[in-house]
Amino acid sequence: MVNETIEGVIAVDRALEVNFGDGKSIRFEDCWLRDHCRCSSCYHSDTFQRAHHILDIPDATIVSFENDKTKIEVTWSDDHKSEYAAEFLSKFDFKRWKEGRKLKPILWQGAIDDKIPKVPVKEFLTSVEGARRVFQSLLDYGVVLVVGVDASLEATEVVCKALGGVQHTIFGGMWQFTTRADHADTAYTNLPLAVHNDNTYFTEAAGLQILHCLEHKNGAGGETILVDGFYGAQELKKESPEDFKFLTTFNLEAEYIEDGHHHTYSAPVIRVDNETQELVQIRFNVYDRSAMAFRSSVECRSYYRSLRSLAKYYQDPSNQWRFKLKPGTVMIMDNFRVLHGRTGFSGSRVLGGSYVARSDWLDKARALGLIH
Ligand SMILES: C[N+](C)(C)CCCC[C@H](N)C(=O)O
Ligand SMILES: O=C(O)CCC(=O)C(=O)O
Ligand SMILES: [Fe+2]
Repeated sequence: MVNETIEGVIAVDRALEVNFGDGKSIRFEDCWLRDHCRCSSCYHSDTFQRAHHILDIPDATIVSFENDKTKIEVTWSDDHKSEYAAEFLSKFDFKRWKEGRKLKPILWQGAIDDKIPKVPVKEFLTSVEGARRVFQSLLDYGVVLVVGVDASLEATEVVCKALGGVQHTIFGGMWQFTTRADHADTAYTNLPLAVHNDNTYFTEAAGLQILHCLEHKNGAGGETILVDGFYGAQELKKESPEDFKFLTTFNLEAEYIEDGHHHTYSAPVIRVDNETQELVQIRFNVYDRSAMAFRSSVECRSYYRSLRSLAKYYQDPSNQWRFKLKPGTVMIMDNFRVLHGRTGFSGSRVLGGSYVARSDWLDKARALGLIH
């Protein structure tokens, strides 16, 4: 249990060093303290916004302070007075603050149907516990199934909205697709698609992709294939650090071209947080790669070697989870992490779904208290 009471405060240089009941000690610089004054002229507590421009924060010094177990009162050289609650200050222990902001994905390999919840749609839409189950699984595994949904685009839309709202793209908001070539893309055929992330050519790739098989008649095939992109990246880092390094630093260009449209975006295939080294985004799509020029033969050869190394993990059947999507089950996956594909198929297969922006689904997860 975190003990947030203040046991003692000492002035050190221009800072206050605060000792808390649980033994931790945090040092607060005077510029930070003045910036974080929560009085009504420094902070709009109704909108949670600062009331001062950073250039208007007075460069005042601490003249005196008083404290009890619950707060510190500071008097400044310009006569301003500030009060800091112990509970507020205790949040800024750097290690705990940083750690609390980390997403903690559980990496997986192969079939994980025993781990992924199948949340009844009513539970998801009407209860906090149902919503928590859905978002927790997205945070943990990057996949979740919502079941008992009517096999219609309208019913699917209700689910997409509850996940954070529909992200509009050139493919539309809610889309429905089959083998009719409504867009210049292989998804709109019956050809097999090896596992990939969508939207590698957008500056804002979709956060979630939602797929609902509305029907599959008079045919076979069309199995869904999922693989954990983070697992492959982690293995690559262990087994071929050079390839991992290349894919985290080289800007690979991807493109989407159809009549009246030309999207292109250049970024690393594996994005890591440069401070914490956490995996942030996988941007892997072998089909949507642009034709590129290289600065040297070494770079060109590294490109092929490292992409193939990573592709081997993703194509390895023992890393993949395969299943047949059925009407009624809405599959939701994290497009920043999980790769999806399908086997070729025959017959009439109709899929409905949408994208959801990452910012929007993380907002829902945060509002449910699942992340910082
Ligand atoms: C999902 N939906 C059928 C609308 C579009 C598919 C986009 C496919 C594109 N090659 C990509 O990977 O981004
Ligand atoms: O047909 C499928 O199951 C998925 C196709 C695909 O990759 C997509 O729509 O993004
Ligand atoms: Fe796709």
